[in-house]
Amino acid sequence: MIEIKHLRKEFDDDTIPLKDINVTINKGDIISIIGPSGTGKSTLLRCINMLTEPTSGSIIVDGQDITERGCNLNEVRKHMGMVFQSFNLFGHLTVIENIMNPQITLLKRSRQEAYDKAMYLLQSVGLASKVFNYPDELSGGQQQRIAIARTLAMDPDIILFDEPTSALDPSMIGEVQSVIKLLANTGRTMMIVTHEMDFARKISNRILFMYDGEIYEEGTPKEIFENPKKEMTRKFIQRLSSLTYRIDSTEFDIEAMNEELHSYGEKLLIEAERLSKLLLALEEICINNIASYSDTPDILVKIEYSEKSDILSMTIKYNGEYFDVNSCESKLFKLLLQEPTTSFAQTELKDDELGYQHQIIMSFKWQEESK
Ligand SMILES: Nc1ncnc2c1ncn2[C@@H]1O[C@H](COP(=O)(O)OP(=O)(O)OP(=O)(O)O)[C@@H](O)[C@H]1O
Repeated sequence: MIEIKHLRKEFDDDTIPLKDINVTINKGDIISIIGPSGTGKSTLLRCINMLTEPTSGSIIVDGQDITERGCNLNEVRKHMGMVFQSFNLFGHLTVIENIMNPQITLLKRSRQEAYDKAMYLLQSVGLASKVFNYPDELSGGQQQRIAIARTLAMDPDIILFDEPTSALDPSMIGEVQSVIKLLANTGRTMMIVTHEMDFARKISNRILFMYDGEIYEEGTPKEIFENPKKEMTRKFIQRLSSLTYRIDSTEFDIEAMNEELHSYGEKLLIEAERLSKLLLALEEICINNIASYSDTPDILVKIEYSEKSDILSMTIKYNGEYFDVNSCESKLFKLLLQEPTTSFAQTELKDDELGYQHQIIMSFKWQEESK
């Protein structure tokens, strides 16, 4: 479908984000592009639809080299949709107008046709009730779902996602990922630049690991995440590893967890103070409360650190009685909840793949001035 040969990009300031990219994208591929910050992932995506003009090399789409002068880029872009980190919705237009307008101007659809398509897509992303709202009246997660609907309205052959969840609060990432997962099941061709490794692993059939302007290693999710062959891929994957704990008794060894968490923090350069906050929250929510209400507690705790956004987060999934985080009695914990760098969200889970009923996500940012 798309063949990229010897693609290179040099910026005027001598940055060379892409050195020599060679890859073929097949129809129906779901490709996640992963790798450390600044290794050219977004630049590659932007070159593919010529939002950024490559310095040399070729991008052949259905037999035509789109980097050649004289190529009708508007025509090419009709077949490629792009979803941006920052949604890029028009703030002065309502949701429905945002989705209808490009269909009318670029695809010459009638207003009725554009409206019907927009309504159908809004229903499929679960936002039919927001038709006449303006973007700034919606949450980040909702705005991104609208942006995805707008892209889909153009019936693209391939959709390019440039870090679609990086600008979102941790509690909203799931809703956007669910919409993308649904799309992945419809056989569309997609390329996704992402820092969400679990997501990349579940959704893709191919992973491209980019390093220093090249596709350093490529493979199936299993090959890249479980058995990377090359050194830098291995290092990257190891560094990302999250910590997971299952709490199934009130006798849970919190001291052992404390030690493991601190060595995890040392490896990733997370400050001890922030880890202590996380541990305080974990102990208060899981051990002092949820676990204490049952003889057979069933709690899963996953701790992750995103180097890119510098957010330490903890996802607690559990079964049994619903527990309200606001009802915790510990004074220290209450103070922690009030800190502007702490955020949390509680949700009920419907189709959790592990069968959990409730979820609490807490995240801890670092306070800049205390650095
Ligand atoms: N318009 C530009 N002019 C100059 N340099 C740029 C421009 N756009 C990107 N760069 C530089 O190119 C390099 C690669 O950027 P790119 O955004 O493609 O990386 P990335 O792998 O997507 O990173 P991240 O994961 O942090 O988003 C970076 O050093 C960036 O600063």
